[in-house]
Amino acid sequence: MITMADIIRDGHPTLRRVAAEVTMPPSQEDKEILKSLLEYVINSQDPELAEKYGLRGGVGLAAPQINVSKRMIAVHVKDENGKQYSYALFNPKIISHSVEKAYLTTGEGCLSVDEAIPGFVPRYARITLKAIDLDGKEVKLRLKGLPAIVFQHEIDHLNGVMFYDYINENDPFLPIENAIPVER
Ligand SMILES: CC(C)(C)[C@H](NC(=O)Nc1cc(F)cc(F)c1)C(=O)N(CC(=O)NO)CC1CCCC1
Ligand SMILES: [Zn+2]
Repeated sequence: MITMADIIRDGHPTLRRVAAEVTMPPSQEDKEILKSLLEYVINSQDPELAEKYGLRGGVGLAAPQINVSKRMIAVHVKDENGKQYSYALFNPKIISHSVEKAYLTTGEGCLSVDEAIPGFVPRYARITLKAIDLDGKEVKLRLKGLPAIVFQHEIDHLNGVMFYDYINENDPFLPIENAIPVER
């Protein structure tokens, strides 16, 4: 199982690389890696396991964060209506998005960034993404709210982008134009 020891931290070069597409159909090894990403996120939200193994509670994880430069992400998060989104995806691609933006009112953090970096992170308010699931089937997701933010954060990791790249240096909490605030 993945623990915090496996998660590389800011400054590690892999976090700034563009990850490679996973060849389809996925190999057994790639399936195991992707399953382990989702397993981490689910385990990290279980208070007993999180405490026992010292896991930082997470809502998403991307393969580059365990030093695997391949296009795989896992997300396990509930939206504001309590609907559970739980996905382990190969080669996710945003195929369309709203003009309107959204941002987490608390700012963002990252499992690969130990210190807090304050500031609003502009995201698209709504996205449509296509990906391949663990069974090799194509999935198409239309997302908004917190799930949309999490998926965008994870897909950024596949392109070597960190959340703080978007923060306005002069005024981190400068209101974002045409953006809806998303509460945690
Ligand atoms: C870095 C950490 C703070 C642990 C963050 N968790 C998080 O934002 N939890 C959260 C947010 C809510 F809005 C409501 C709620 F119920 C729980 C997280 O897992 N990530 C995942 C990560 O680092 N992936 O690479 C960072 C998030 C920041 C915005 C999207 C993902
Ligand atoms: Zn992150």
